Parts: sequence; C-alpha cells; structure tokens
Amino acid sequence: MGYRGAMNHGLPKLDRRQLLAAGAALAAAPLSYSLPVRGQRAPSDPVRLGVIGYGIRGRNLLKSSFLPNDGFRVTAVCDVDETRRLVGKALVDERYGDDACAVESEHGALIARDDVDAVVIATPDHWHTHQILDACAAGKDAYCEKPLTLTLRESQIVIDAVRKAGIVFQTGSQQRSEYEHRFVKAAEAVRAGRIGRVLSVHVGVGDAPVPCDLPTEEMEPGLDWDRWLGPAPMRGYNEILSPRGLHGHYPLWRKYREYAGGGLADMGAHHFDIAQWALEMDDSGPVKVVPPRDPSSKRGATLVYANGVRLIHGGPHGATFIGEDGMIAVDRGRISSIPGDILEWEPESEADRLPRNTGHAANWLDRIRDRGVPICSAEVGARSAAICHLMNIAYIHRQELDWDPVNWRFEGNDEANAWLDYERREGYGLPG
Ligand SMILES: NC(=O)C1=CN([C@@H]2O[C@H](COP(=O)(O)OP(=O)(O)OC[C@H]3O[C@@H](n4cnc5c(N)ncnc54)[C@H](OP(=O)(O)O)[C@@H]3O)[C@@H](O)[C@H]2O)C=CC1
Ligand SMILES: O=C1CO[C@H](CO)[C@@H](O)[C@@H]1O
Repeated sequence: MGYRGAMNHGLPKLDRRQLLAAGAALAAAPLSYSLPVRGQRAPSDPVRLGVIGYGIRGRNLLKSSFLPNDGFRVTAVCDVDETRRLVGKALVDERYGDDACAVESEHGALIARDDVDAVVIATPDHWHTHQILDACAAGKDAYCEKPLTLTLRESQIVIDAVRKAGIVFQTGSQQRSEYEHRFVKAAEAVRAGRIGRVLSVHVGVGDAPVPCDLPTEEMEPGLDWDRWLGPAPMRGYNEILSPRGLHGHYPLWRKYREYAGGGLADMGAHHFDIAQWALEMDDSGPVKVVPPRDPSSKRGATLVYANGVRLIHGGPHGATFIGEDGMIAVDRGRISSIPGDILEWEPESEADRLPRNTGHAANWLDRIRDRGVPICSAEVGARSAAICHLMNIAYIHRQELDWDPVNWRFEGNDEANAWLDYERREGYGLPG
C-alpha cells in the first residue's frame, strides 16, 4: 500500500464541498462526542490487560485482584523466564476456559499488542521506570508496583511522563485502599487534627540496601538474564536474584542497591506512603535529610518537612504518628491510639472523609472508565518512593542535606546531586 493509501484510514474520498459540509456537521455536534479510542470499544467493555512480570506479586495480583474482576480481561502475560510466562498463561486460560492468553518474552512487544489496552507492571524495581515510560509512549494505562522508582531522578521523570501521556496510572501501594481501611482511618484522623499538631512520624521498616556481592551461578535455560538485568550493571546469574521454578517467597533482589532500595524501600514504599498521605504531602516532600548521629546505626535517619514535622526511620512495624495531643499507631492488622477514644470519631463533613475503595485494582478500573485520577497516582507513588530514596541516601552517604522537593535537587551540594540517579547500562538512558 502506498503512502496516500496508508494515511486514508479506510475513509471514503470526499470532494471539497462534501468536506466543508462534514466539517460544519461536526462543529454542530454535541461537545460530549468523543472519538472511539483503540478501535470501537465501549467504555463498559472489559479492559484488556497485559501483565509484565509473573513472579510472586504478579501471580498474587492476578489471583486476588484482576482475574476475579469481570471489568478486566487478561489477554497477555510477559516474563523474561519461559517457565513463568507459560505458567502465567495457564492460570489465565484456566480462568477464562480457553487458550487465548498470549505470551511475550519482551515487555515492549506486550505493550504494543492491539489486544492490550492497559498494563500491570510487577517486575523488580529496577525495571519499573523503563516499563512505565514505554507504556506512556504507547498511551496505555498502567498499574505499576511499588516502590515506583529506583532513584530520585526516575521519580521526577515518571511524574512528568505520566502527566504528558495522560494515561490513567495507579501505583501498587494498596494500603490506601485495602486492609479494612485502617490506614484510611489513621490518615483521616491525623489530617483532622485528632492528635493535635503533628510532631513526628515513626516508620518501622527494614534496612537500607547493600551492593550486590553474590557469586555467579549456573543458569537454567529459558531465562533471558540480560533482560532481567536491564538497566542494572552486567553481572552473572544468581538464584537469590531470580529463583528457579515456581517459588513461593519474596526474592531477595530487594536487598541489593542495583535492583531495589533494601527492606527500607520494600515496606517503606507502603508506610512512608501513608505518612505522606496523612501529612498532606502527596505533591511535595521533606526539605532536609538528617543521618543518624551514630555512623554505624541502621535506624534513625530523619527527614524534616518545612513545617518542622520529622519523619523518622525506626520504631514499631508500620507507621506511628505522634502529636501534641496523642498518638496513632497503624499497621496492616492493627490500629490503636492514645488516648483510646481518638479513633472513635467520624469526620464532620464529606470533604474531610478519605475514600473507602472496594479495592486498589477496582479503584484503577473505575478511574480508567471515567478517565479520572486513581488514589495512588504516579505523583503519589513517585514521591513516596522518593522518601525511601532520601532515607537511603542518609544511610549510604551519612551527610546532612537540604532537599528541594519542587525542583528535585539537593541545594548547594553538587556532590549530592550526583546521587539523584545511578549508572545505567548502555541502551537504558533516561530521557532529558
Ligand atoms: N504491593 C505489594 O503488596 C507487593 C508488591 N511487590 C512488588 O512487586 C514487584 C515484583 O516483586 P516480586 O513479585 O516479589 O518479585 P519476583 O522476582 O518474584 O517477580 C518478578 C518477576 O518479573 C520477572 N522479570 C524480571 N525482569 C523482567 C522484565 N524485564 N520483563 C518481564 N519480566 C521480568 C522475573 O523473572 P525471573 O523469574 O527471572 O526472576 C520475575 O518472574 C516489586 O516491585 C515488588 O516490590 C511485591 C510483593 C507484594
Ligand atoms: O506488601 C508487601 C509484602 O511483603 C513483601 C516482601 O517484603 C513486599 O515486597 C510487599 O510490598
């Protein structure tokens, strides 16, 4: 087909008079008219999903959130490991009673598929930003696991890219939607001043990451190790990073700096996220980074907000809010307060209530349908991840730093601005 035909999109040829008449008719058409997106699909049709990364989280998300929800139809699964993508396909096909689920070994091919409207990204953290940027470039809505990014620079870039692409984006920080809304209740109460002026928030999560020093092991066939590494430095395979077979544990790539932010970011992405929400800092962040006084300490790093509130790494698991008039402690299975009646309260107006979603994936689906903003937008996720990165920088570099959450820079410290990102493998540069 020649160039002219390729641009014709199958429309009948019209002469100038017919074109003018068609233009006038369009101008008179109701403003609510919108062109069909991706074929002729109705808004109520199931959203066709492609899943990138079928590890423990990809599997659990499919089983608990996406396959049971008729608003989604999973059409393709991608994993760098052949066994895993085939097992993913089998799970999907069993659910729908057919053999239709496609498998892809490369996420770009999955994103480009015509039968994929939106993607779920459940790969290790070092891949998130690249896969989000590819979803943005294709204009496909995305749900990406936490921590949304691996570096501060990535956070800034992801916010910008998602905004420009106009995709409906949900970060997988499901504490804002699930766990019987305990975190919603805590955030609502802090925001309403139930503990008085907030003094500090203590977040009990794991350690900062360490450089990867694992020995090289022999690899099973069927794994594209080069793609597993992606932007991270080239190194040999090790089963700790990419366990063989269908494992039932959370792999420990989480511990290593090249791929993740340690235990601190792994659960910190959830609990710092709740702190940011309760402090109404979703579109901003702290302005100071303070390392612990003891240079060998693995707890005590502190971020200070412009209003003086201190966010401290350490304390009971979950998030503990200390205010002038009381405290609230919250984790997935518990919520408590001192005095005890702080939580026996309902917001006075609807404006003070935070949403009680039926589920985190369901919230994404609702917003895909009305093209609204999900509860954990890219900015929310990227800024909560940024808290983890700032905390980790406090442990790794042990310097007091001034942070500018608007311009994403350390103020007056060029050395620190070199820590905004890490050295990526060739071919994995970031835009800008
Ligand atoms: N919100 C929550 O509650 C939870 C969130 N998570 C998050 O989910 C993400 C995944 O974690 P988890 O499932 O534990 O990790 P896993 O290592 O179990 O799963 C990741 C999967 O992605 C595959 N993979 C790696 N690189 C690529 C790539 N470029 N393209 C496609 N597939 C790839 C891996 O392959 P291979 O088989 O070779 O390793 C693996 O199968 C993380 O960001 C984690 O923080 C995790 C648990 C719970
Ligand atoms: O919620 C979660 C449960 O634990 C996992 C392993 O630490 C985390 O990765 C995850 O985000």
